[in-house]
Amino acid sequence: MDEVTFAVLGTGGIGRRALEVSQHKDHLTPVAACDRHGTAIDFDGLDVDELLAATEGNIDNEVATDGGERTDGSRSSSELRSDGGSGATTTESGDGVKQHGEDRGVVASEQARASDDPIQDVIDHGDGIDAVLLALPNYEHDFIPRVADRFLEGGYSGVLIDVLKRSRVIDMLDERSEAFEDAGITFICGAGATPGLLTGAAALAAQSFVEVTDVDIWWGVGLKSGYEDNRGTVREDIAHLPEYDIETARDLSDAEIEAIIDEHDGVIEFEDMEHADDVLLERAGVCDAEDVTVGGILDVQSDEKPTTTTVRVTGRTFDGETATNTFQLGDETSMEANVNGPALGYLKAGVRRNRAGEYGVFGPAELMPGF
Ligand SMILES: NC(=O)c1ccc[n+]([C@@H]2O[C@H](COP(=O)([O-])OP(=O)(O)OC[C@H]3O[C@@H](n4cnc5c(N)ncnc54)[C@H](O)[C@@H]3O)[C@@H](O)[C@H]2O)c1
Repeated sequence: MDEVTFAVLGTGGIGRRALEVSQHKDHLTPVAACDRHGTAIDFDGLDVDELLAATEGNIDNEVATDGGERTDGSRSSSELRSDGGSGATTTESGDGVKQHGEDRGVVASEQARASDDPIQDVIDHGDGIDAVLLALPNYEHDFIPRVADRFLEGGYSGVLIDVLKRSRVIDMLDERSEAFEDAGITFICGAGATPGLLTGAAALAAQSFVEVTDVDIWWGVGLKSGYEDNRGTVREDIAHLPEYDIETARDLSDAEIEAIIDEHDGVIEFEDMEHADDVLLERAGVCDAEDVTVGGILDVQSDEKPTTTTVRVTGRTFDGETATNTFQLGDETSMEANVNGPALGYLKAGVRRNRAGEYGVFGPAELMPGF
């Protein structure tokens, strides 16, 4: 495969690790990275080690995206708080998270410069970027579709890939399918761990069957040492608890999040999550969305997984047997490894499609053997 240049939008918990993992994959050159505060662009290839060292302990994962409006037309209190919250002094908060004031986030790297519109900076350099990984938050369901619209408006043609989780966002991207096709964009959606790696595994496990009756995805994540870096993901997971939704979780203060974690003794169990594995398996023809269930356990007090991540695919074979094919992840694999390895692997698969002239919206199951 020829060299692939790529950009990462969002250098939070996931985006930083995507840059790191890319150093271990063939043919990938990171040429741009941005967060809400600034942009680093270098077509000779970013110095990932410098960028990671500069942003260590200095990650921007505040509750803000682009200041988009809520459904009631107002802006959230946390957005208002975070917009004005970049103090100029270096402080160390009680829980040990360093914040470097105006240099918070990617602008702490000497390769980056502050920007009022970092995503536009990347769009403006889109001609030299084969693929863009959207490691952005999902606090507003339409944020990633809106970012995609901006790439369309900016005349981008290449690969866009996200690691979003929510089922309903896939439909919003599908509505843009024709526009992506006209623009020459190959959009890979839901390509992290779940959805992503586990969706692809389910599609592969389904190949033994002529009819799939159930797909059961059960994940375990131990996040003690990664907790500080992955507060964005933890907040989004809390939105899946029955008492919360994406709006209420977005408005929780950090102290309220800590209180929820304490109430659960650091171990939170999730059932019937709205994870896009369901619609992604349906659109690949594997099974109906309603036959897919996703749940899991998050432990922020231990790095050991509280349960083994398992995908069970039950179906009927052509010769009349009923069976369950099971796929498990090694307990030692971290969330960061299971999101970013697959995301970059799917990114490369997307670039192959794009170079072959295949445009539109694809999910991880569609990049596996057909059903
Ligand atoms: N599919 C999976 O398996 C999986 C697993 C974990 C996380 N995720 C998803 O990955 C996403 C990222 O998670 P995270 O933990 O890295 O979040 P995070 O909050 O740590 O990071 C988000 C980043 O986006 C940046 N950002 C926000 N608005 C921006 C804007 N307008 N312009 C430029 N940058 C902007 C922030 O500055 C920050 O750097 C989340 O949506 C999460 O749900 C998916």
